[in-house]
Amino acid sequence: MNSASFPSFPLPRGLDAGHAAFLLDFDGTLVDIAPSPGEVRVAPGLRAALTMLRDRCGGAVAIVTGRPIEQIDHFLPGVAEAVCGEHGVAIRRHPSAAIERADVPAFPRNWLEAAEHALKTWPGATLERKNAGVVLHYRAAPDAGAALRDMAEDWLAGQSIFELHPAKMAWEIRPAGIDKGHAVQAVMQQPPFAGRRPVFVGDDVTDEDGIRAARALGGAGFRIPEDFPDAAAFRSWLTDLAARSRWDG
Ligand SMILES: O=P(O)(O)OC[C@H]1O[C@H](O[C@H]2O[C@H](CO)[C@@H](O)[C@H](O)[C@H]2O)[C@H](O)[C@@H](O)[C@@H]1O
Repeated sequence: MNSASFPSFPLPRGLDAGHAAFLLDFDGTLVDIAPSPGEVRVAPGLRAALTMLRDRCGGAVAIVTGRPIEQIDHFLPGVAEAVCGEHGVAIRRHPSAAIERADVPAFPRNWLEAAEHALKTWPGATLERKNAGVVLHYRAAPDAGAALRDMAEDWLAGQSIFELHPAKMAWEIRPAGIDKGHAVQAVMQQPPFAGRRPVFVGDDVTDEDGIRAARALGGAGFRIPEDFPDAAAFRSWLTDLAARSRWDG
């Protein structure tokens, strides 16, 4: 599929390589959803397309993900100028810059122990630990979804330090006040992003904050599957865009 397959070229008029910044989600957007987090595959040509886009946009390409930054370095090393990890808990503005980390509370040890214990009763369900929270994955144990949500809601009752967020076949618990909207705002404050109009693309509930923030900053926000049928179609569009001489038609 190429851009001609879409009813209209979705970038707003006037948003060309000299004015745009791209802030892109990873899972479900740059890579297809896989059975487990470690099994995602980077499609042939994606690195080259992102590198070309970055060079054309004066470096203004960022990945804004729920994953830790180190995982993006593993799958797409040296490709994005900036990486926001864990929904914005960690931000690295340049490949060789230090990682800026938000001052967030430690995840309660008793919740961690309870999660590890509970997951033993759901074969296939897994616990992903992050620097500032956890994800309860039930893609391989779909029947566990409701029980894991109930357990997490019990922990969170009566406190406002951590929040529960739905994800794709997963429940994520992370510190309150952390979201991709704040991450977009933070990245857009400094060169080479500052002064450009952000284009955010994502596929999940957590990406809606990034989409809203990009639009509020005068840019554009797109969601899979509403604007692109799937991640492969988005990658195809991105690859085409990176190589196009003009973006206005
Ligand atoms: O913000 P993103 O880059 O979209 O990351 C969101 C979460 O993605 C990962 O989990 C999801 O993708 C896995 C691989 O396709 C899939 O197996 C899982 O079911 C999905 O929930 C990742 O593991 C999380 O840490 C991210 O927050």
